Amino acid sequence: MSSQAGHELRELELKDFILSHPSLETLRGSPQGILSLIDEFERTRKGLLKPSSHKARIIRDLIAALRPTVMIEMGGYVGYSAILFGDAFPRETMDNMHFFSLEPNHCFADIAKCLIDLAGLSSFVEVMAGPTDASIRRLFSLGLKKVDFMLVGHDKLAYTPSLKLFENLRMVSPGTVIVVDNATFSGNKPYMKYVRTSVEEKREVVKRRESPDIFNMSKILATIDPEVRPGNPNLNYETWSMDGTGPAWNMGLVEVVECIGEEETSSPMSTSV
Ligand SMILES: C[S@@+](CC[C@H](N)C(=O)[O-])C[C@H]1O[C@@H](n2cnc3c(N)ncnc32)[C@H](O)[C@@H]1O
Repeated sequence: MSSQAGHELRELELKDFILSHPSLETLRGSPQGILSLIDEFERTRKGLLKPSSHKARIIRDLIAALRPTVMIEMGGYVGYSAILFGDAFPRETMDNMHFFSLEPNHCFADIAKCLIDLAGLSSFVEVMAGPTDASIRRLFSLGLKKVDFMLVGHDKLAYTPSLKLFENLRMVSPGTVIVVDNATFSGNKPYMKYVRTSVEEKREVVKRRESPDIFNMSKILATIDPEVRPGNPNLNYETWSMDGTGPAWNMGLVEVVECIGEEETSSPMSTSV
């Protein structure tokens, strides 16, 4: 067995636990029922990564208030949060709404698909397995224009590159609201700094990188190191913190980032990065 498979043992055990649970048939099709089985596994067997109940309440309240048409979750893991937050959408409106859960680990993504299906949400919540950049580009090529609500809780080092890719593709634009998990953790500082930087300053950074660029180095570098992607420096964000502390593993603040406007530029932004 590979070392990666070793890391996935508890998640595979979770799947077996649920599929062989005596109450499964009565709970099939019930998001709360499947969540209760995952909670039971966590309580009686092994710990899993999931939002604290306090943090979950904040995010469910935001979904109810914002009523997003397109929601993306970065880092879906085994689907707990996708079931929890997918269930926050009114059933009668699900036909017109889309929830995408992006997960690079195929084993986790398969488990998430299975649990989301058991919860009766698979026609609404779509799990996208594989490298995150490829999933984002696929959504773009399928015609997804704008993300209304995004949950960011994946690899902290990928927060800024992922956001910049969304910006480049114009999928993050004025009106997009992003909830950032554990915003205060050290790895997230570059992200929080980026969304708090003024348009003027971001334009300067992009200009310094791109000019003079007779060898088109900025484009080449951006494909090698996504951190140097230009993003869309013309976007203005407003950020505020919500108290997300709780008893679970992921203590820390829930930071809400809202894209509040785009300043005009004389040269159009590229969508090729
Ligand atoms: C803390 S867990 C997410 C927990 C989940 N949102 C929940 O509450 O049920 C982080 C997940 O992000 C995934 N991940 C790691 N790097 C990623 C990336 N670059 N893009 C998207 N997901 C990533 C990991 O495989 C893991 O499943």
